[in-house]
Amino acid sequence: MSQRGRFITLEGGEGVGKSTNLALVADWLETRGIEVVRTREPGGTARTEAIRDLLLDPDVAEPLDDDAELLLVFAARAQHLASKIRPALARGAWVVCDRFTDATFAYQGGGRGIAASRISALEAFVQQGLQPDLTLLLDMPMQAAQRRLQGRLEHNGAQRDRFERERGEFFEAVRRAYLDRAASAPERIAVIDASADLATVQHRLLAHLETRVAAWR
Ligand SMILES: Nc1ncnc2c1ncn2[C@@H]1O[C@H](COP(=O)(O)OP(=O)(O)OP(=O)(O)O)[C@@H](O)[C@H]1O
Ligand SMILES: Cc1cn([C@H]2C[C@H](O)[C@@H](COP(=O)(O)O)O2)c(=O)[nH]c1=O
Repeated sequence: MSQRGRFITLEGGEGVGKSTNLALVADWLETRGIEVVRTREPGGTARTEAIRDLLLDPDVAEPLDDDAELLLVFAARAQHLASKIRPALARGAWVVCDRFTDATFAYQGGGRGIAASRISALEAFVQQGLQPDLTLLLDMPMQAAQRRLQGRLEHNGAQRDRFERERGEFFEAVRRAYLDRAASAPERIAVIDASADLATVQHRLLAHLETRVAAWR
């Protein structure tokens, strides 16, 4: 095992099952004696959760400028890396994160139409070469994912956040951008068909994880 911990991210559109499967991945690693830090973006620390609230709040009348949104995402990421992710990796813990920079390429790039070159410039500035070791991209048709999301919102009695209120074309563009990104980095990003029942999805996901972890040991 290398001295530095491993960095695993879960990605995908709204409602595909990232949070549900993050618990599975983290539990699976912990049963193998690995220290796991569970986190999410935007968020993960006290300060970055405050930025998350700013990004997700649907009730502020003033529209959020697309560039301001992009910069807030990366401001949160810089803080998250400095105060949580890098220290965890340095002490040998494994970090399992619900969304990271692939989400920026998908939402701000695909969804909002910001040029990938501008996102890449911020990625290089903020991450200084740090990339996830493995990204599990949960992929499924947008409308079926929306039904899952709606079911969860009704179950929790929750309101849609600022992103969840976007139109269908936005989410289709997010999905395409994720799949394009996966095609450009197949050694890092594993695409998991998330449209099946939970047991089947979890079986697929653990199969990928097991293969990758075995290769790292
Ligand atoms: N394979 C599955 N089959 C059916 N329902 C599922 C499956 N995976 C997750 N769910 C359910 O779908 C809903 C959304 O799952 P979850 O909250 O994990 O998605 P998410 O990708 O984290 O969503 P968000 O993008 O909003 O954070 C939850 O109610 C969850 O129980
Ligand atoms: C990291 C990141 C996230 N977003 C968006 C995507 C989601 O709509 C929300 C986060 O909420 P969720 O509970 O994870 O669904 O933030 C984004 O637009 N850009 C990013 O880089």
